Amino acid sequence: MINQLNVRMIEEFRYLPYEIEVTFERAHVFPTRQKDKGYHIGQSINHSLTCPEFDSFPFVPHSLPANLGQSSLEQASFNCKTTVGYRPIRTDYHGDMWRKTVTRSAAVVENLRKSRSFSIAASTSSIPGPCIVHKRGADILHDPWFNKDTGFPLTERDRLGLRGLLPPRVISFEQQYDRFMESYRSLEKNTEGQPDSVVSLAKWRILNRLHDRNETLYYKVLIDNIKDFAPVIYTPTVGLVCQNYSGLFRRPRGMYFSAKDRGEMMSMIYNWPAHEVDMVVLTDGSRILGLGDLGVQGIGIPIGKLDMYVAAAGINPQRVLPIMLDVGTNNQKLLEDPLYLGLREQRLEGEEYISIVDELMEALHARWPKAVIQFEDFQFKWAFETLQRYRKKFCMFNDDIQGTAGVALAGLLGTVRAQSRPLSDFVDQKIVVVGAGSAGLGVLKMAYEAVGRMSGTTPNPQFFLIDKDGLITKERSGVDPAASPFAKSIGEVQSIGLQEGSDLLEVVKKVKPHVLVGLSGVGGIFNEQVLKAMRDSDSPRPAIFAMSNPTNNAECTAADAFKHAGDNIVFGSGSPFQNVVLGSGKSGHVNQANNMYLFPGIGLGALVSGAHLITDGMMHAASTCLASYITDEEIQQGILYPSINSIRKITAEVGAAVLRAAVSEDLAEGRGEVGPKELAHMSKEESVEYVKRNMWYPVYSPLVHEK
Ligand SMILES: NC(=O)C1=CN([C@@H]2O[C@H](COP(=O)(O)OP(=O)(O)OC[C@H]3O[C@@H](n4cnc5c(N)ncnc54)[C@H](O)[C@@H]3O)[C@@H](O)[C@H]2O)C=CC1
Ligand SMILES: CC(=O)C(=O)O
Ligand SMILES: [Mg+2]
Repeated sequence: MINQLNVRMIEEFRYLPYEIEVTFERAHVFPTRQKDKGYHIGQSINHSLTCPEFDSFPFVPHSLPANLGQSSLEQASFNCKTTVGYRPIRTDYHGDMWRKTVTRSAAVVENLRKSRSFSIAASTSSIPGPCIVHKRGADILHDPWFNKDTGFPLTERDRLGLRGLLPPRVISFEQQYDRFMESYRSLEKNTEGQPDSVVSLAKWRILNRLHDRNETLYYKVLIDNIKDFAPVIYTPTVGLVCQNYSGLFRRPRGMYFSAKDRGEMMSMIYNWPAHEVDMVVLTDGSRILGLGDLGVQGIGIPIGKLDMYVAAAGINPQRVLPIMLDVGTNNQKLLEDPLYLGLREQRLEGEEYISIVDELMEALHARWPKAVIQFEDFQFKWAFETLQRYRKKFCMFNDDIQGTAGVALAGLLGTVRAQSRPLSDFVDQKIVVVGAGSAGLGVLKMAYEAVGRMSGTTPNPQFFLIDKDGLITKERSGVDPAASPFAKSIGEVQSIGLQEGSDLLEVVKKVKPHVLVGLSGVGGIFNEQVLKAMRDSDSPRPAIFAMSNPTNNAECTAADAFKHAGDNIVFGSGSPFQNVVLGSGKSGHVNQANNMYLFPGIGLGALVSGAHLITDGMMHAASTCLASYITDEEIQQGILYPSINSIRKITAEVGAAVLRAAVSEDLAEGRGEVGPKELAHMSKEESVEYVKRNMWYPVYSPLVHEK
């Protein structure tokens, strides 16, 4: 389906007039939901931004089909043309600004409104609108949301009081981009041969400095170089950054709530400068990757996750909010560190802890009731409890439990295909999960549900769960309620020569699993013996997922997995590894089995659907969408997930799948001018287009000052 808005400025003069033609090609036409609200063309009308420096002008649509808007959903092509004459005394109002102005024209809307009862959704995603800024002069240069550095056009410098505050030459966005990439490449060259941690931190610093100075340029370089930069702003380097956060700290980012703020959060939340927030990532720093309790230093994780939201899901960076809830730390080293920036006291527990999380959630909901809240890196005992407590009340999810599960399930289904077996054979797969924490249990729960759906009976799959005390059976006392559904009966394990607490090697030898999944946080636990035992797997294509992060905590390296378990394995890891050159000269493909393939789409889908809850059905839709993304040919090469280079495309598909699931569960309340009816009428392709239209892309918008 073509759903396009073409705006062409026919002639541009320094003064008057302008002739502008707008062509809607097979635009989608919906009956208007709220008749008194007028009509919109594309998303842009949605924003109630007004540009004080423009007057509205007559804009007459012609060639409108006579019967437009009569049925529920139609396509139409028509043109609008006008000659505009007014005072364009600034010459920097070039194409993009005009286009946006045209689409926002009140007169267009008014003309359409008079003629018929409909609204028109047209693709306007590539059209940057003017951005209202409430500050002037040096304040703008110091605000990374608006700063363009040397990229401010001269007339904008005039309007915003920037003249004289910048060197006179105007540098284009492209030149700024090239300049940054050149510095980055020289840094790579200059740090060659230095220890990995030094190089990684140097890379992080240069990116972080840009992030702090000019967000538009930062996200442009991030999006265009996501494969190279994701390992710097996300795992593994983000782990190193969190470990060294107190020393690296220069400027705050996000919000910090602490146990000292009890009773104040409802007012504190209004200290955040943005009026709108779409995505919140919240941590209490208690289990940062596989690095344990890092207290306030864990703020790096919400920042990194939200960078991925901007890069992959096109969430507007002015509408994201990383939050650290500092309730103390049990990390003795940090407590004794005089430079530690968090509360130097033991973690709150029990009722005291939960009441403070309650208070923060209420405050967030009060100010931004439509925001999606992602819980990240909470220790096991609070991860499940907070998920249960809030998921029926707020639009939230736990990424470690649910996001990871979706990605892992997509990978597990891929491994069935890699064995050239039908997906329904998933019910017979033998899977050993090492790590019975938030992530491991989340994966098992989703895998059980998938088996249940496939077999149509109460599932009793061949899944085995191991924690630090070995194989978990029903004989074990004090098993956490979240783990007990996955504890094997003692009879069942004895029948294959195992017992309560059997160790990993023994389990692998006796079970001969099709898949070995590591979510233990223990680096190297898949040692040579364990990997060699996987050679006797019952699968022709054994799969090994060393999903723990960061790299040092991975259960094994990619090279070791291929070396010891064999060239025919399928391999995935939470943090990136290079593909492995095999003895045959072929390449052993390394999949990045990381929840980054899903959480951006889950958040985006929930947001644009206007759902007020995130259900298991929406999670399942996300996972299924990811699983179906890969072709049989790719699967045969051991590829289970798409390249990170196409993460924006994947996220749009995942977001749309989540949206459609929300619609089918009657949860989609719509967003802005696009209501539940419009959402319900969308085809699969239209839902993907709609999600894409809602994605932000980094371009310099013309800045318009408003007091
Ligand atoms: N790749 C991805 O997308 C994701 C990876 N993870 C990673 O998974 C790891 C675990 O995360 P959570 O489940 O949240 O942690 P958790 O602390 O809730 O659970 C860790 C589990 O590992 C078990 N364990 C510890 N030592 C063990 C040993 N020697 N042998 C067997 N089991 C052992 C513990 O008993 C516990 O059940 C972390 O490293 C994290 O980075 C988590 C979420 C997503
Ligand atoms: C990837 C992630 O969420 C974790 O390792 O915790
Ligand atoms: Mg996590």
